[in-house]
Amino acid sequence: MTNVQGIAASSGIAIAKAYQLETPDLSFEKKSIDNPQVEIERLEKALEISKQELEKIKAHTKEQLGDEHAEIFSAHLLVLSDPELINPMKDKINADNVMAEAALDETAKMFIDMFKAMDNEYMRERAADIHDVTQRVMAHLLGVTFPDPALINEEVIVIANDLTPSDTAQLNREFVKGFATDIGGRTSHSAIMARSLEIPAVVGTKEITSSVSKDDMIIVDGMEGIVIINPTEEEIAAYREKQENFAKQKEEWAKLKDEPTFSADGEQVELAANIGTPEDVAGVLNNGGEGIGLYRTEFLYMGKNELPTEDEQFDAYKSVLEQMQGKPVVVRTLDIGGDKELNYLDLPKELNPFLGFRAIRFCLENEDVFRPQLRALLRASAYGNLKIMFPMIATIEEFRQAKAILLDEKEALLKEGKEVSDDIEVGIMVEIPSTAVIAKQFAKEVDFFSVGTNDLIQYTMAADRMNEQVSYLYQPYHPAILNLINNVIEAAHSEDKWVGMCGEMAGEPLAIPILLGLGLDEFSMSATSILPARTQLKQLHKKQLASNKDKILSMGTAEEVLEFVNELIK
Ligand SMILES: C=C(OP(=O)(O)O)C(=O)O
Ligand SMILES: [Mg+2]
Repeated sequence: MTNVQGIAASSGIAIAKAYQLETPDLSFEKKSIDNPQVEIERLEKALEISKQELEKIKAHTKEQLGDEHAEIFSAHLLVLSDPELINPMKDKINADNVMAEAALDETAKMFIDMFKAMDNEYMRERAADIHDVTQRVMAHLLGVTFPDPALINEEVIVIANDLTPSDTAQLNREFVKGFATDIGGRTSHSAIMARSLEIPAVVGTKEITSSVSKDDMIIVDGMEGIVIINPTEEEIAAYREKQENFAKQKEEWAKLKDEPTFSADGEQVELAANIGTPEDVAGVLNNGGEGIGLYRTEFLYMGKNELPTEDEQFDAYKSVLEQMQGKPVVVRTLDIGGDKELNYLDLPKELNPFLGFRAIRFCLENEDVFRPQLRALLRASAYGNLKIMFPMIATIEEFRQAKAILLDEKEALLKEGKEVSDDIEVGIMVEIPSTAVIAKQFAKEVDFFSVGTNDLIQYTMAADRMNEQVSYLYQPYHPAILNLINNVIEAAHSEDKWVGMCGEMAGEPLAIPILLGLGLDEFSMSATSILPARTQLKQLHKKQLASNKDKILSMGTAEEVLEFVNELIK
């Protein structure tokens, strides 16, 4: 038995066999060959098996997640059947007397480099496809296993260095019981996805991929942030009990599902959820969400080969609004960049991507991407209570420019005779310190704020939210952060605007009392945190917490804040 400590990312206990999701070593030693025909046959066989696998994955993905997600595999199948790619490999084997691995590798590299250099987005996307599929063929030539998360058909715990959004899009919730990863923190996307899938997860273990071997038995404790490798019988029994207790606790919480959220002294707040796809809405309603405080639309753009069309987006937004039946839904426009990459846009690699060309900065420069999203949102607004939110706003000019484009599209749609709600609030995320500092000026122009602490903390503390080595500086309770939040809330209220928080801090049991005392109106969190938060809020006295506000804001360290709050809510 070995214990590996990481960061508790998603509550619950999972007990199952390990499934290692990593690209195998595809290096090979070049050898001379005697019989080119044998090499050609090896290549053909590897191509055939790869095609069969891709067909299976495509069918499976279509069934589980719909056509949109399955599309990428159609593109991959086309590549594998393309004589323009395959014939040169065979020619190479014949002409140069090289083994199939070398012919595959050299030909693929040549095409990838050629496509990458083309001044045509479609062609550049093909480079990524060729890379993906030829890796699979290479694995078959070398006789090593290529992991296929979409094909998992037994209960497992996924072990990976990190999970990309497209990895997670392929996972089948029925069989994937938990995650454990080497990198990431509570606010990394793998952690956020785990919470929205309601799968126990531990991230940032640094060493899980090197500690686990094939078929090891694993326990993931998503409350304590521990992974136990090859537990003893006693440990399994103890954790089964913990698992049952957690299930009972969930039943208790569920009793508050249809209740509004009030503090002990009768002050009402809104508990909303963060979602990534329309499929997440069922979990929000099951967990008593009073609204959607953040719909991260990036997932519509990820895990595929091209931009989603206006109609695809419209369908997704309409579906969320309809399912929420008039409850508020805050949709954030595309927040691409930083840790959220889109291969097909082929954006230049940057030294500091988190400080670079991302989110609203990208959208304002690429109106051909931005406008269809705004049109889709405006059209969907007729189906519910939509609020539109712009991400990463650093200046008032950015907000004005984005809003002007929105109004321009609204006017165009009305002229086309389309129905658009005339009651759409337009707000911003507060993730950048400059915006928090001049929130008073912003408050005159925006309809609402939502504080994105995941980024606000990293930018205020100059500590990368993904970097373990500086995670000690990633301090939600640092008085600098609390003062910025307070500034935003006071500024908003002085203009009669509302303030939410959609960073992960909004669902933290120690942050909730502070935020309630500061006057936060809406708390948006992972759906599974809503009922525990409602339970906690019922016991908190807002007025008492508010009377301690100045004291907390004048403290010098996060530690002092935490000590004080712990004492206050005892
Ligand atoms: C909610 C936020 O946005 P994301 O985590 O998607 O960057 C945030 O920064 O707090
Ligand atoms: Mg953010």
